[in-house]
Amino acid sequence: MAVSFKSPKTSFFQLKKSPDTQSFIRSPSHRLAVPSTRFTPMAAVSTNQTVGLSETFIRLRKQGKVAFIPYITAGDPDLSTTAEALKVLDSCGSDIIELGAPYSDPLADGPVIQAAATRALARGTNFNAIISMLKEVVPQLSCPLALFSYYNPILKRGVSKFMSTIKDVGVHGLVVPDVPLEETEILRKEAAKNGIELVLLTTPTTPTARMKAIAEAAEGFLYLVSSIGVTGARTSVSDRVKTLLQDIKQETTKPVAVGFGISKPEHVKQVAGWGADGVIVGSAMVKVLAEAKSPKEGLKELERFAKSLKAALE
Ligand SMILES: O=P(O)(O)OC[C@@H](O)[C@@H](O)c1c[nH]c2ccccc12
Repeated sequence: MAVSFKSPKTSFFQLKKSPDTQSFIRSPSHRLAVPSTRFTPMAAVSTNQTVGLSETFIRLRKQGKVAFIPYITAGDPDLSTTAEALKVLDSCGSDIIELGAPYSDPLADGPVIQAAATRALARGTNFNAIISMLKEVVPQLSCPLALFSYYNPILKRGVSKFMSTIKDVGVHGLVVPDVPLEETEILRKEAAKNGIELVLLTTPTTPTARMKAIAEAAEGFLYLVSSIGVTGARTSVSDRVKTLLQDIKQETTKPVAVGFGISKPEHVKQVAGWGADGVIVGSAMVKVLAEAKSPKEGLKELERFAKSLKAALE
């Protein structure tokens, strides 16, 4: 099947109007509406016994550990493999798992995750099917799950309905890359109602004052995008991340997890050494599943890879 991808050079963060992911879509209509941070204890509302994202970071901080956060795309190669992959990642010591809902226009994603989303959608993966799968699997996981979704599918469903649906299956957190900070108000309100922690993103080009506002509003953790561009493995992690982490840490005590381009145990170790509270690995994980000869092989490779990354944080 011929699938046309956006050029890998297309930069999500160069396309945007303002210098952070939260300011991508439209110009803000209510600039000053940044409600104070709210932390809802997740255990109280979750359908399983697992604690939420912020509590996970509290536990890890006490242990002097850095969170390992793998990302995979739901439905690639199929949803039953995703279900198995979630269990494998959990048993390999993932501290949080980020599960991406496939979307037809994943503008912040590079070729690997775009291709995964295309395959997942071609197989008929949709929100309801993901929810049914999660209903079964989440109770079997010991780590919390953060769902990743672009904003459009959330809006289409209705923010309130979306949040209550994901809450009901035990999802703990939500990452939405394409909503400007000023427009997260409704998302945060509904997330808080349902005990979902809304993770917000900051990038290397986000001005300090704005980064501070994003950090204040972020729940669970603050997602530091390591470099400008789209998701995808890179040969090295920019050492700019070290300074960015220092700057962010001056403004917030919230946990900061770094993602984008992290694909090797060496990267994971390096970013942890720079003071990150968590390390997110996406495209490299997705690639392991995508390149395997069979789903079964893919799961075995995924286990091997996840263990090697986790070991780099021990
Ligand atoms: O794929 P990478 O480069 O390892 O980056 C993490 C990432 O996959 C995950 O967090 C993610 C997937 N799609 C995104 C879009 C925007 C921000 C973050 C993401």
